[in-house]
Amino acid sequence: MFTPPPIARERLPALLAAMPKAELHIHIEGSLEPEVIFALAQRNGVALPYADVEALRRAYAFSDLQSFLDIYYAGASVLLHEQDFYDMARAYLAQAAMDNVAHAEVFFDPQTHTARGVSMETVVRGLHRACVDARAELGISSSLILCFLRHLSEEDAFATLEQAMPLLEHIVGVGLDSSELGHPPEKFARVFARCRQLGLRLVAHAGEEGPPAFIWSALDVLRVERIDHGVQAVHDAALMRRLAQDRIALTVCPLSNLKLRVFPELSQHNLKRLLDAGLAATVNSDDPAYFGGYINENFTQVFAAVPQLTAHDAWQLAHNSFAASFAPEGQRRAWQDRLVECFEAHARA
Ligand code: HPA
Ligand SMILES: [Zn+2]
Repeated sequence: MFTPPPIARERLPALLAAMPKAELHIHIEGSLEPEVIFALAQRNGVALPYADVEALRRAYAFSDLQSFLDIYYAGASVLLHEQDFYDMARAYLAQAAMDNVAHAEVFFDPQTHTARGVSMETVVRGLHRACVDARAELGISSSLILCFLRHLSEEDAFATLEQAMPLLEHIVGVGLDSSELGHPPEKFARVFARCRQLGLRLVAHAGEEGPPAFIWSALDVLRVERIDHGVQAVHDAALMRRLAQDRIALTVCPLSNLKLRVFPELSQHNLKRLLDAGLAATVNSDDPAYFGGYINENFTQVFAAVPQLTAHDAWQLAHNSFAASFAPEGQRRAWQDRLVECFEAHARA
């Protein structure tokens, strides 16, 4: 295993920005900037319950997950045509490439669109075309993860899977998002079992606001390979041992946790504690347009707020992101080599 050379703390921000990384927790609808929401509303003749961009921005004062989701779904209502989905994903991938993201696994919430009469095909074709073009034009690799909305029924999730069947070649896996409290993972046991049979990779949000029991059932009932957020795991010592032993990645989102008041201050974030316990934590942006920053902003702000985080932690987080990605083994190895080269070049400079 590579041990990164010592790098002075003041040089960490440049290293965090420059290091190649994978982003494994980004909701593409959460990348819609307020200006883009208003431009799309105008382009598509959709009325918004906000007078202007400033009024929308002022509404971004969240008290918890649900207060955010209400605004997030309102923002997504401006997306109607394949080109809208293309433009949204292409803009995110351009930003991610600037943050030295080599690979992104992008969540999308089809039920938020199909409920408004937009077809699954419109959504997936637009997103997929953006992934293809971004690869050719920017060199960034990406894949799509379809998320089921957990506040809806399992029957609705099955209907959504049925609509996605002709498009599965463009989808690497499925996830579970939206309101966590009151909607435990086991509500979706049958649909996740079916997705597994279909060869889809499995992830789920668990332990963002919900209890450690939800992380246990995501692992043991849904049989997911990664946990999205998972920061509540620290309240269960046996769960911490399980996550460490099985190298289950946690896709942690520091600025999201701050804005949704999972932690009162970024300085109290438990990222360092997760790493020190041997968990395969990663850093991600969740909904960057709503939470105040893309992936590099998440890295730089959490490292600034938690002085115990070191260059070794930076390398570990980026290493974990590639190791936990669903990209082919040879590709993951090539990214890990680039990561090592980046650290060696920074140590020499
Ligand atoms: O952070 C989140 N949690 C749950 N659902 C979501 N949908 C978008 N972002 C989130
Ligand atoms: Zn999320």
